[in-house]
Amino acid sequence: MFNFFDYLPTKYQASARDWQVRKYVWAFKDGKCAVSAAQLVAKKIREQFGTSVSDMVFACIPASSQRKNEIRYREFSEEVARLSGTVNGYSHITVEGERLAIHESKSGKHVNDVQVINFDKEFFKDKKVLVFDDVITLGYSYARFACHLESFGASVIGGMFLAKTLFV
Ligand SMILES: O=P(O)(O)OC[C@H]1O[C@@H](O)[C@H](O)[C@@H]1O
Repeated sequence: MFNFFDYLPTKYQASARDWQVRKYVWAFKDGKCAVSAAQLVAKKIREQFGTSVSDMVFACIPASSQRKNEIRYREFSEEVARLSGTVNGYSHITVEGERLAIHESKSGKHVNDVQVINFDKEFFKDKKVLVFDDVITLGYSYARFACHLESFGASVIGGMFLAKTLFV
């Protein structure tokens, strides 16, 4: 498990550095810094796993709707895979419906039942998978996603996150 930045929720007073991270995370969610984030992530993958990654799938936990997922992850995931040598999992996961995207509230985590994530189960069977999400807060999204993948016979080898929420 690895996170690049620490995300300070907006209810806390932020330093200039905290603001920089917040803005970067928000921009990433809007698909505005896919290439720079991909360079960061691919570099870390290479450092951590070397060149033995050609059989490893890079899979992003989908955003709250297919449209947002495309904006956030299509280019990013393609670029991470290209730069790191991993297999791009993007087209093997799709989203139906929309869940409310509440990032900082614990109660918000219950509003999750209108989104359906479709996995290409045959594709993931027997694959090693590195999971990515923009933000990890309590870890529920990661745990749920990893459990799903493993139920199809994949081995989840870890998670990378752009940022980890502080003080939750
Ligand atoms: O499930 P936890 O880790 O609490 O929250 C992470 C989720 O909250 C959102 O900001 C992220 O995009 C991610 O989907």
